[in-house]
Amino acid sequence: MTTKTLSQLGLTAARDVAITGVALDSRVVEAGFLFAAFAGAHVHGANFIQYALRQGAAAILTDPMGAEIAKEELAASEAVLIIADEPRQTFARATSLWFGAQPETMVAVTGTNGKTSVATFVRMIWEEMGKPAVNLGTTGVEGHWTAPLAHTTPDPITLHAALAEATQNGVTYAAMEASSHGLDQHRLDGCHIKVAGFTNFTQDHLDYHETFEAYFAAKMGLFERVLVEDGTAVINIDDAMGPRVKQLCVARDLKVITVGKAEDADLRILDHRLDATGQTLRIAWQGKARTLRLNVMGQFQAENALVAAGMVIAAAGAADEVFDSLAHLKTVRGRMELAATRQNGAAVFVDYAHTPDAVRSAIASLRGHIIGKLVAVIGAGGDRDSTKRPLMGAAAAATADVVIVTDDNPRSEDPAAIRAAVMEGCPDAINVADRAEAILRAVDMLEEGDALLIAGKGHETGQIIGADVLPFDDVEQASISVAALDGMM
Ligand SMILES: CC(=O)N[C@H]1[C@@H](OP(=O)(O)OP(=O)(O)OC[C@H]2O[C@@H](n3ccc(=O)[nH]c3=O)[C@H](O)[C@@H]2O)O[C@H](CO)[C@@H](O)[C@@H]1O[C@H](C)C(=O)N[C@@H](C)C(=O)N[C@H](CCC(=O)O)C(=O)O
Ligand SMILES: Nc1ncnc2c1ncn2[C@@H]1O[C@H](COP(=O)(O)OP(=O)(O)OP(=O)(O)O)[C@@H](O)[C@H]1O
Ligand SMILES: N[C@H](CCC[C@H](N)C(=O)O)C(=O)O
Ligand SMILES: [Mg+2]
Repeated sequence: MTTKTLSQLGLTAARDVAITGVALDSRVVEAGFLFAAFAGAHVHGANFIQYALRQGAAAILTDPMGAEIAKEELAASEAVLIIADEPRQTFARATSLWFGAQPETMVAVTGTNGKTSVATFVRMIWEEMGKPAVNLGTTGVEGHWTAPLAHTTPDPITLHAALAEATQNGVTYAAMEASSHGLDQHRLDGCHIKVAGFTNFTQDHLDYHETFEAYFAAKMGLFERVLVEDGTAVINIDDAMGPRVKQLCVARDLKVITVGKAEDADLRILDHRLDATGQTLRIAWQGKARTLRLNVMGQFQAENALVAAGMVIAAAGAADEVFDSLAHLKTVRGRMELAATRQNGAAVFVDYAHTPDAVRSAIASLRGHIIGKLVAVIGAGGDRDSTKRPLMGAAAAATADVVIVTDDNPRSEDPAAIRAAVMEGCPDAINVADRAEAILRAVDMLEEGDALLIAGKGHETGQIIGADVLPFDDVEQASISVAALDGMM
């Protein structure tokens, strides 16, 4: 059995005991474990210290409030108590030492939209350059080693277990998504992040963070805290918050690479053309202009691809090789993915737009690729930021010719009420509860030259209704609808 002493995990305690494992849920504690009890969204984990002790925990890590909550049980126990002001950070660092290995080159990206795309593009560029690489986030661990994940930025135990296993399987390069929840809860504070990327900052997750400032502050933890001291920040400077991110990085004396159309951008987009199968870019890097081909749809993917290129260059990639590899980028699963084509040539795309800005940018950028009318199917998730719903509706109404509002993971909420909230922003939209029917009706509207964007679920393969997850896949539904209408079934 593996054991490590508290001091080997960077923890200082009254007694340097050996522990046999780490846990942040009392229900999985075994004899000799370190149990970490945090203040949670629902309850303080210290309420479960009594159970952890009963299961044989050898050490407890908590904050001053947790120590107070469990003072009687702790006083009656032999277990070592470690009190930290920021126990989640202490735990993330200890957990990284417990698992012991992480890929030598790790980069992370944050932003409201584009994290999965950038992390995936970074991995694809590394692969083109012959490196054993993974991306890690919403779509799981992908690349040289694969594993499913339940969260965009998993808790430290899940994260470091995956990083250690990836490393044992030869992975030396990893690109991670840093979600605002993950940053706020210090989930990736044990990672050695050499390069940090910023895509953009718009509305999402106000249910959790409550204010824009708190949401922004959480994201900035990547640059202010997690990124190593001699690290590099790669910043989309065209975003309204880009200059603020840069200022913060300059104040910490970090190296900075700015990306965008702005005249003073280090990696500058000079010109940009969309076409039926992708886009062509004219860029400039260190005074040298060059033309790039991207075989992916969506103008925003050009921004994401360049942030990814900047991140690989910052992580010691040769610029020419990096730019050459961009022509080989493939569609990120569920992001502007061509799902089906009607016999008349009309195209159906599946995209993961689930914020007002993403809905706007996904539909608007499709406009540049097609000549006919644009139909959009949208919906908003239950148990998530409810204030974004009418804004998503309004974004769709402003950019699409026809909007259909349907269900997208209602979870514990009343689906009709969610659709009604979305419809406040697009009163002329068609309201169709059943997602399969919404897709069928949208596909039926498509004439030659038209396109459909099915937004919100991207790569997802389930519809969450109450506590049930029913199988549902937008790409599959698009094909089924096209086949049914074009008589190929
Ligand atoms: C709001 C949120 O992020 N919650 C996460 C958080 O839970 P919490 O600390 O608030 O949990 P709590 O229920 O109050 O319990 C407090 C503590 O008591 C412990 N406990 C609880 C019960 C028990 O019997 N024993 C016990 O020890 C819990 O393990 C926890 O440590 O810590 C838990 C353990 O790490 C996470 O599983 C949980 O994620 C929940 C499931 C979640 O859905 N999170 C989503 C919102 C999320 O993180 N999403 C982001 C963003 C995605 C995006 O960008 O769109 C992501 O990175 O995926
Ligand atoms: N740079 C961008 N600007 C605006 N919208 C974008 C950008 N990148 C992606 N999007 C939109 O956001 C959607 C989600 O993209 P992606 O999955 O890459 O983002 P994410 O930040 O990982 O999302 P999540 O928060 O769910 O992890 C895309 O399908 C697209 O509609
Ligand atoms: N990571 C995002 C994904 C949203 C996807 C959408 N399909 C939904 O369920 O709202 C979230 O959990 O808020
Ligand atoms: Mg993601």
